[in-house]
Amino acid sequence: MNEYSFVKGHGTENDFVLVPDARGLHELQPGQVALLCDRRAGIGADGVIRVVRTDATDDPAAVAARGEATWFMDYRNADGSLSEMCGNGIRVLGRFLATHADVDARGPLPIATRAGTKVLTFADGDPLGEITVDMGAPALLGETTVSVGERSWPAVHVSMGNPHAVAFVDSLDDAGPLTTAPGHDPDVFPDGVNVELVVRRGEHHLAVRVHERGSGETRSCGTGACAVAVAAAVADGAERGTAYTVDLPGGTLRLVWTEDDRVLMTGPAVLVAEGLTAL
Ligand SMILES: N[C@@H](CCC[C@H](N)C(=O)O)C(=O)O
Repeated sequence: MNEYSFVKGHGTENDFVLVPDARGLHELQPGQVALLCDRRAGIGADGVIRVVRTDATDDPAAVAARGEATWFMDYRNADGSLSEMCGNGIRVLGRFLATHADVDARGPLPIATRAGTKVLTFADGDPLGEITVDMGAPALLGETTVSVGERSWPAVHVSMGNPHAVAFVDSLDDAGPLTTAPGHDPDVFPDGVNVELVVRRGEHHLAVRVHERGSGETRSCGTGACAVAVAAAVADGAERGTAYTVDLPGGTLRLVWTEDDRVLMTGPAVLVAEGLTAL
């Protein structure tokens, strides 16, 4: 058993265990991640973020980003599986770097991920301020179908570096408890998919439930909120630059799909605890 230091945080109640590992000494095994995320036997979280310098890991995404980003977000879902990207997690990681790692919040902060380098900006240059993430270009990949039990809905396949199926539904209660992964087309999503169920609350204002690949139903999903805003903007024929508000069970995110095809996501990030854990 080894002792690891950890920091616990959340973004709109999508919660994470951060494992600071600047020098790349703590490669995590899937079983260790699952234990950290276990809400009874471990610390409890929707995912784990190992915080490692790009020059201290041989992950190909980190290696490719050397020279443009100092830090790499090594993201794992609660079941130990890898994901390319986590929109809420990257804000929490940004908060950690600005408050615990001497990173200057007054300038843009590039962070390497498996879905490319994302750039964070802190409101007013305040290390405790709201964080905007340039999430890059979405990919709209066509129509598909998702189902829960006997119910099924048409959905839009959107990639934010990780896969999403966005379904507009009549009521967020229609799906009942999301205790298992919604049905989806394995040919379209061979590695699984994050599913967003969406209702409209007003003009450019949406409410969402999300079932995350590898984590189950969560209180929020940042990449999911981006996918939802993009699918809604297309359905609305909205001009680029239109601001969308997305309410999730754990809080609200603001999204803008820009003229130059980038999705900007703005929201909170909170660190709640830190300590030592044995694994
Ligand atoms: N909660 C995240 C997404 C985490 C990864 C996802 N479950 C996947 O497997 O792609 C977010 O805030 O984006």
